[in-house]
Amino acid sequence: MIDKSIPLTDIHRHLDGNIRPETILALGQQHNLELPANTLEDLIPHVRVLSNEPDLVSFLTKLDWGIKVLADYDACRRVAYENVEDALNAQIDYAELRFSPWYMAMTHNLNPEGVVEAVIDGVTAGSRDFGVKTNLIGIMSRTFGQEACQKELDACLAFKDKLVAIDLAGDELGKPGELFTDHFRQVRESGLNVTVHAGEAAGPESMWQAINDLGATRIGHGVKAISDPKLMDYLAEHNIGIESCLTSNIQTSTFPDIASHPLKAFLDHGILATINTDDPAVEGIELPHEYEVAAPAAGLTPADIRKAQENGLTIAYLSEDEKQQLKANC
Ligand SMILES: O=c1[nH]cnc2c1ncn2[C@@H]1O[C@H](CO)[C@@H](O)[C@H]1O
Ligand SMILES: [Zn+2]
Repeated sequence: MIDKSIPLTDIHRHLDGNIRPETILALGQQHNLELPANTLEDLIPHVRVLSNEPDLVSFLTKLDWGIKVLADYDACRRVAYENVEDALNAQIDYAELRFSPWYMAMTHNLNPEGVVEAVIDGVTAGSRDFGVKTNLIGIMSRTFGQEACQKELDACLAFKDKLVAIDLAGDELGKPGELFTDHFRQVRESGLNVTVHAGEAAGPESMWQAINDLGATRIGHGVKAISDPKLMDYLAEHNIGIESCLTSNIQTSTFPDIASHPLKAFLDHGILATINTDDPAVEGIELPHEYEVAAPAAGLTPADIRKAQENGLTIAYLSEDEKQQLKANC
């Protein structure tokens, strides 16, 4: 259960993996774009995972229609704004919303810098109107290679004062972290925090690389740590946070069933592991489902769930003052 007396955070939430199907239809009509369906009911199977996908890359194709309707900067602003309303509806007090400017820009040849600006605009307006505290994380989509990642990194760094971190997401097996060491050198020089999707499709070596070579202080998913006792110890000793996303890990076939998910083992080991959504609209879930259905199914006790909720604030990219303020507002 969600503990209402402490702030509820979602610190692993893709803004461009959470575009409402209704908005996909509306933007498609507005911009005269061809969609695979013209009604909500017929569109849903194209934009939502209805049965588990065989692997991560198949799962990720479900995000594609959402970004194909981003025909201009207003569309980017709209989905950013709606994301904050969705966070409010999910009872979230603080959200770190992440997005890939290149991915959002590529279908309609938008300028990635313009996309970053539009997303900042939309999220700022949403935070003001819906009263949810937010921060933004820029993503490099490794799937599109080193050059595209450099372009979106440049776009993010042009607005570095409006971001709290940079992430690496996409095809972890096809595009290993070794390809991005120079990108993350630039990130560290900029003063931004580093979180990396690692140990999701690839093994624990990908997490070691993210920590030692890229400078990650948090890891997205990180489920493969369960097969490396030294890494489990290291994560706990060095306060490397784990951003767990239970339903996502089942839908990508990272784990065959929720009962075998390692989140409980991470918490038992003293690792700062947390409960998050990933791509709520694509998964067809929201954060309360992860707390109330997925976490108990993964074997977490009410005390474990509370600890995971506390960890969310502990590892959030916020100052101590901001954390205290969120606590005081609960
Ligand atoms: O679960 C995930 N694992 C890895 N990459 C992801 C996941 N969800 C979304 N993206 C990736 O993040 C970018 C959009 O924010 C895209 O590159 C998308 O493929
Ligand atoms: Zn993710």
